[in-house]
Amino acid sequence: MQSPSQAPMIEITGLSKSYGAKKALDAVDLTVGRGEIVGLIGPNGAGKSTLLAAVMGLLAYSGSLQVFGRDPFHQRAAMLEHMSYIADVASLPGWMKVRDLFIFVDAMHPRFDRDKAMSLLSATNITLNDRVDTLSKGMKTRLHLITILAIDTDLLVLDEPTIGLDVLVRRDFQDRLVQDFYNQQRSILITTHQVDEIENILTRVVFINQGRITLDLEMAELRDRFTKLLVTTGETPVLDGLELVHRRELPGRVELIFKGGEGVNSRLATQGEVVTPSLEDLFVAINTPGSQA
Ligand SMILES: Nc1ncnc2c1ncn2[C@@H]1O[C@H](COP(=O)(O)OP(=O)(O)OP(=O)(O)O)[C@@H](O)[C@H]1O
Repeated sequence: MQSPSQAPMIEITGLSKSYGAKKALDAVDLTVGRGEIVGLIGPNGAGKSTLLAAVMGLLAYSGSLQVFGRDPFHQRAAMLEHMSYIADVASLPGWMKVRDLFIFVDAMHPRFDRDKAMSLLSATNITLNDRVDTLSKGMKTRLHLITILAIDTDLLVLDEPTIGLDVLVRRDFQDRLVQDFYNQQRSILITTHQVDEIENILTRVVFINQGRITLDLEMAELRDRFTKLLVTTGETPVLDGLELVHRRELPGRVELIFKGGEGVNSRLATQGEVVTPSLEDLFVAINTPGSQA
């Protein structure tokens, strides 16, 4: 039997959720272990928020779902001691002063460390007397992140956390997540449409579309599973026996994505420029109707 520290933080089997005739989640299997930063990526309406809401115990579902070995729908309070959830980092109550915010979170969360929050705040130009609605979006993001980082949780669930923020603030948010929150004992489950930006901090990516998981991949495996070939328009590479997943015509060049890593890579090396596809390449390839992935 697994000890609690080895047990997966999230263990989902056959999870389904329907809204009337609409299947928002369709037999989803997903496990998130300790030390993972998992990106849940999918097009609009794919089921990402529904999945996170189920994980947070906010909706009833069919199938099996355990978070820290508990059923989140019926044991939400106990589960919340171990995790934090953020839907939008710029959504703090505007009328509160920073001081009141810390008092509020302290009262709400048993594992909020006010001294840690104060120490993190002192590294910014935000003061306890500032009202949240007088802060810029970037400062609000920073403040939100400080309140999260000061909560001693094991799992952070982020649903489109940096939507509407500029690239500098988004990058700062991601870097701080990795530097200040993440370690081998903690995990992050994050959804975002900014696939290219999140790529570098993920340890694993899970694609979801129409309520189903379409790809579940360790980031370290990406180069072994897919290869991208760039050729000049008009050239006709020899592709016999290769599994083409997606073809994209661009001005002056064609991009081709194939299944397979090292072997495919060496076969294609003479045909054009060979690279590992980005997550965004893969996302488009897999979610384009008619693709072979
Ligand atoms: N409360 C609801 N009532 C009815 N249908 C819903 C409800 N919530 C979600 N849905 C439907 O379930 C499907 C999945 O929605 P969900 O919000 O989980 O997608 P998403 O991947 O988070 O999308 P987005 O990237 O656009 O936020 C969609 O078809 C959506 O219309």
